[in-house]
Amino acid sequence: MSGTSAALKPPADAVRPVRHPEAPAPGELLGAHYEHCFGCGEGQRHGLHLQARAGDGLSVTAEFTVQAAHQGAPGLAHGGILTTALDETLGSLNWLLRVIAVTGRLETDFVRPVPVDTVLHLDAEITAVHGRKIYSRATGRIGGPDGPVAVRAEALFIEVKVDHFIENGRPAEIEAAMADPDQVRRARAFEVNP
Ligand SMILES: CCCCCCCCCC(=O)SCCNC(=O)CCNC(=O)[C@H](O)C(C)(C)COP(=O)(O)OP(=O)(O)OC[C@H]1O[C@@H](n2cnc3c(N)ncnc32)[C@H](O)[C@@H]1OP(=O)(O)O
Repeated sequence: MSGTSAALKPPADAVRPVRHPEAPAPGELLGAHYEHCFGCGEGQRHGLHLQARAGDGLSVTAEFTVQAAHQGAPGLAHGGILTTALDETLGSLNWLLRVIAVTGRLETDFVRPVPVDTVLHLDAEITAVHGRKIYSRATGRIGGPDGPVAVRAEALFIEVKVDHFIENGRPAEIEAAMADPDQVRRARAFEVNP
């Protein structure tokens, strides 16, 4: 069974956006946007360590391996973890538009159980933009990039200004990220998403 709510259907006057001319090239690894991000940060011991790669057009691909720390039922991935992997992959699409956006709504279909040690092959694409609203969808496959679908999602991201993070984030982390002597890391922490 599947189906998404009306909020995830682009309105009739939504447009298909254009890939930003300075977007990462197809095939390029995007790298972590923030070292403490649970989805992609290398500094999170039990994080997903998801690695997303720019695809053609308005798409990305990503992989993550389900670890024992990600279990819900014995030997199986927790559904919330799988949704996190989808959220992270969908969030990385914003590099292609080079806008800052946060997840407003995310709906997941869980189609097949995903065992520990499985590599989840994710792909995602932006489908439409309407004002600050960015519509997208993603699938996660097991057994290979063309394997059976285990999870799929549709999402609505909302474009925000960098102030969203500065005004809402805990001051300790905001100050630490702003004081990072690594200029690239400092910019990435705020450039796209939390
Ligand atoms: C390489 C980079 C990789 C990055 C990966 C990151 C992956 C992780 C991404 C995340 O998980 S982000 C963290 C989770 N999300 C949040 O914490 C967001 C919390 N929510 C908010 O801060 C605000 O609700 C939000 C900024 C989303 C919207 O508030 P605003 O006051 O800016 O928006 P506003 O209410 O003016 O709504 C703007 C439009 O969006 C629509 N909208 C907002 N929230 C919605 C919602 N939840 N569902 C449906 N529509 C929504 C709203 O109806 C409206 O539509 P219209 O323009 O047509 O009138």
